Amino acid sequence: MTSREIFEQIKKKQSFLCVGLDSDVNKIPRFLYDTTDPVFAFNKEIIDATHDLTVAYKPNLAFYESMGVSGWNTLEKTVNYIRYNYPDIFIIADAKRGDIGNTSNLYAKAFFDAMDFDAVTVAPYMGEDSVKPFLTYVGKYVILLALTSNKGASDFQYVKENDERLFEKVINTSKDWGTEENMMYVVGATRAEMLQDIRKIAPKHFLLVPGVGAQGGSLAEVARNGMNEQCGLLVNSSRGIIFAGDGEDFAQKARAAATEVQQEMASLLKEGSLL
Ligand SMILES: O=c1ccn([C@@H]2O[C@H](COP(=O)(O)O)[C@@H](O)[C@H]2O)c(=O)[nH]1
Repeated sequence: MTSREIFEQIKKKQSFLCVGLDSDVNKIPRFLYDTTDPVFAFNKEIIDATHDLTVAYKPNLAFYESMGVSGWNTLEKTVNYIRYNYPDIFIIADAKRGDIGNTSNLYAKAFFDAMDFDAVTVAPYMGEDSVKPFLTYVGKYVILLALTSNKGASDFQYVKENDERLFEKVINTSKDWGTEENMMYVVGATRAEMLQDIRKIAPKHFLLVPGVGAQGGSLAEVARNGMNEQCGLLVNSSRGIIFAGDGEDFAQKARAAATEVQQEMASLLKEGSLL
């Protein structure tokens, strides 16, 4: 998928929402336990209830890997379900991978060949040869961790050398490894005040921004500091949407929560003159 196609979806849906499918088996409604694959049944209902409000889905691998082989099957069924029913939606594997070259090669094959993801999150710590194998797939994206939303981000990511903070060095160095058509960056919504600095280094890249909803980041602050001429933002909310309700009407509750975010996004897109 090209960045232009993502932007077309954003305009069509008046939304730059990414719904995080962090479908914790211990948190899904109990009545789904009667089905053969409870997490898939949950995902399917969430997807059907939110597909017109979101431009991306982001299953976080931890919630699937923790269930062993059955979790991988659920993940694959979820990706295939989205691809078959809603082919315009961007699908992100939040896997935070990256290893020596030959190993990264096989991680890339796992997410882009064996499974039909559009993007995978990658940790930058091991450098260029750990990231490059993911960039050889046309139409697929690496989403490199730059400035994360968690408290521990300050342990390393703000460390300064020669007037450059580590997260800035990550973006400055890595942006030459690929292009805006195969790389994006993760920037936490809880770090929205840093987005203007980040836009000076990466004005055109799409940014995946987790941290609104349950982590308390401000959507308006993210949009006002980080939006570019193609919007350039995919703002993720997981728990705030998928666990908005826990009864039989959980999918309607998720839809209501997603609608609230989408409505705010529509206003912010208008404010940025993108609609
Ligand atoms: O810096 C980061 C990088 C990734 N995440 C992931 O995003 C979602 C956030 O979930 P919420 O329930 O909306 O808080 C989750 O999968 C994280 O692992 C992040 O939060 N921050």
